[in-house]
Amino acid sequence: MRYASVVVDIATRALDEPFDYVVPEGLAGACVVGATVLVTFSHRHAVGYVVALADEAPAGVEAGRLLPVEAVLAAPAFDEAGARVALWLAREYACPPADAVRLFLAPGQTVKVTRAGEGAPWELVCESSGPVDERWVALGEAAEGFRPRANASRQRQVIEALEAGPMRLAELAATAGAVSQTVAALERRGVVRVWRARHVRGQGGTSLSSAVAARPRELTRGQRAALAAIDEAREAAAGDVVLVDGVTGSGKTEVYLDAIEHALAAGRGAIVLVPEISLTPQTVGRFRSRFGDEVAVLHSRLSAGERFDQWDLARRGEARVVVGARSALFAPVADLGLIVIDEEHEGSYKQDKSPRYHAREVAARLAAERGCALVLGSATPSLESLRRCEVGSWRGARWRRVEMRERPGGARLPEVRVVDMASQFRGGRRSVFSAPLAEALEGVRDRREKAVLLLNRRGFSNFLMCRDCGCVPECPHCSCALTYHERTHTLECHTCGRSWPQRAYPDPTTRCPNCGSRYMAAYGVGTERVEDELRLLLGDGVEVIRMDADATRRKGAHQELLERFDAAECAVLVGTQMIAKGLDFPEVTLVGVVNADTTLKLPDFRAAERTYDLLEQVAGRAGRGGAAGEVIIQTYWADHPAIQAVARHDRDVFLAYELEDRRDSGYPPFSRAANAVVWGRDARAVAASADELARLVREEVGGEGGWEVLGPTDCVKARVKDRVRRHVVVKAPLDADLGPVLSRCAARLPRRQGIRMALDVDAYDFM
Ligand SMILES: Nc1ncnc2c1ncn2[C@@H]1O[C@H](COP(=O)(O)OP(=O)(O)OP(=O)(O)O)[C@@H](O)[C@H]1O
Ligand SMILES: [Zn+2]
Repeated sequence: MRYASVVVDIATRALDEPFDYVVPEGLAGACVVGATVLVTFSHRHAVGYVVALADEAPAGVEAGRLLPVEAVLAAPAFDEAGARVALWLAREYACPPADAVRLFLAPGQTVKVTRAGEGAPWELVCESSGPVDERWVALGEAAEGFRPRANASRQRQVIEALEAGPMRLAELAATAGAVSQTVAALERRGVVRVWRARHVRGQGGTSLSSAVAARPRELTRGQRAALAAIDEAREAAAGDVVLVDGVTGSGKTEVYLDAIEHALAAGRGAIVLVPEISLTPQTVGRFRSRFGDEVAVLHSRLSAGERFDQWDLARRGEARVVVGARSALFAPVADLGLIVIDEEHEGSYKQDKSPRYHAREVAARLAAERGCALVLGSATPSLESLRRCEVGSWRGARWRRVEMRERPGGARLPEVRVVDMASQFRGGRRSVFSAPLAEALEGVRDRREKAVLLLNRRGFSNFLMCRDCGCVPECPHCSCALTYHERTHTLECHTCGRSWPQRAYPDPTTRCPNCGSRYMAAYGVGTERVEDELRLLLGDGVEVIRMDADATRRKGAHQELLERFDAAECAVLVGTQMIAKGLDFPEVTLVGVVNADTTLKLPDFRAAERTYDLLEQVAGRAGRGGAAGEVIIQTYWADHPAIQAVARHDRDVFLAYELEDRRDSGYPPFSRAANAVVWGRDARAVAASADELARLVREEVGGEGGWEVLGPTDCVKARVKDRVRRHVVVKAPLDADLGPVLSRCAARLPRRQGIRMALDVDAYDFM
């Protein structure tokens, strides 16, 4: 007899352990680890996932009382190591095991058991985006001597079309009309051949010149050292980590490419994670140009069908390199030798909904389980990774940092100039652009070069403020300032999406909702305003391309905008955070930062780190080719260490200040921090739950060294969509079992109707 350990997928229950079932003889072949199965759980049908098998009945259980696995619903999506990582992830991030296991399933394949209502029968619903077959047609053996009859014009059309080569039936129908009967008739006589071929969705191309990775003639010294360290870590097969700490443009991508090549040569596959936002055709193109069809790509802008096809390429072993966003980590790559996380400092590697895992931490665990190497790359590594490398190890694996301080081929890091906007204002300048930035932009125009302008949008820019009473209109449903959109004259809530018509001063209809003053004026700047001012400054001869959330909403828009920038003779790319990373355009000689400090003021212990990362990254877009680059940073906070560090390309200026602060206040990288948020419509019930949670955690860890429970307090976003929000922040020592402690406390909390709770372990968002 075989026994299966099954994670039961029931959303409404906190089931934190797998359950045991008997595997009937008939299912022994299909019921393997990773398979989706149908089981009975407390008198109802439920879907589950097999996470382990055993030949012995589990200890302490009477084998005769175990229920059988009833059916196998889907082929295995993960192996034993994957199952172990999923169960670890559930513990570590205090989430239900089913949430963790679902990460590993085939994209778009959801199987659930539901019923229409109380008393109705249970039904099995399988939504899966399976593979798509396509029919192809070509001329057959009998085509040579075949002459269609004079009145058979359809036949003639089909044969003529196929003379150019095989075609998909759908394509043929698009050119020759309804052809299926004609094709069937011709097939019977052997004039044409029809066959099915698997069509793989999601393989778009690009014209971007920089989307190919020409192999450099020689690696730099730094690149060689990094490559050697990675090879060594891969051969050690123990989950060792190499942090490639390379300045912007130092050729980190080239290191990844070569390291993957070595892994492939040794018969091992690779997973490469890049931030969603930089999953541009440029990045993907560089991998495709080196590894061709060995590459599968996974990200959220693909349709479910496209994602399935790409995932399935990996499962079938046809693609041994998977490039993708966070979730690509769970792709079924066989014989994994290498996991690469590019821009490892990026906050987007932390998932902001359950399971709230961090890709770096899960990757480290996967690497240890699979015996492969983890490569982290960044010009601005996270303080966590820097710290672990300094210590030399973390959770039993070796952590090692390799520096790449130079750009290849004599390209220099750009000169950085910091412009104090307060003194610009005192000098009478009212434009979005300081005098030095305006001058530099004109220079780019006159020399027919390219520039990138960053608008630091996160934060409190672009709102209306009454100059008389200081009132800032807020969303009545969410406690956040409304964003002013100049083109549409609307105030919009970026939390709930509501909007209101409103005109800003000097429009005569303007009124402050609080005091009635006419001086409700726009404060801060938006991308649209910068775009307008740029056109005014530079005239017609310069192409201005705006890239922000609005301009890139449509599928493929991101790529089109980059292709336009690439093809232009002289252009300025204006954008938000999304332009800061990964772009490699050698013709860019100027980078301007319109407002550097908006992110410094966010109430978050990582605010300075994020600002430093963003500025250093965007500065790195300049001077990547032969011509020298220049960076101009406009700020009201010129002496802040984050800005000074960028100005001098010296991270230590920032680190010295920041690390002292973090150590004093007991924040990461010296401790762990979790955020537990409670929300609901009923403020009193929310307060009661939050109080209770804080009390339970204090009871459990009170008095233990290094633990600290802060709050509960109102969240910064104290109200979202009419729900009030309170939170408890828990700090714990680095080696603490933070996730399990929080799950235990949460499980003991009395249920209150309409009250929800989110546990965020190693949180990145404390708002
Ligand atoms: N050894 C080399 N010799 C010459 N050119 C190289 C070499 N290595 C990389 N390059 C080129 O240098 C440029 C920058 O490399 P790459 O984009 O890999 O840098 P990066 O470190 O990933 O940059 P960023 O962190 O700014 O994204 C690319 O155009 C790349 O083709
Ligand atoms: Zn709102």
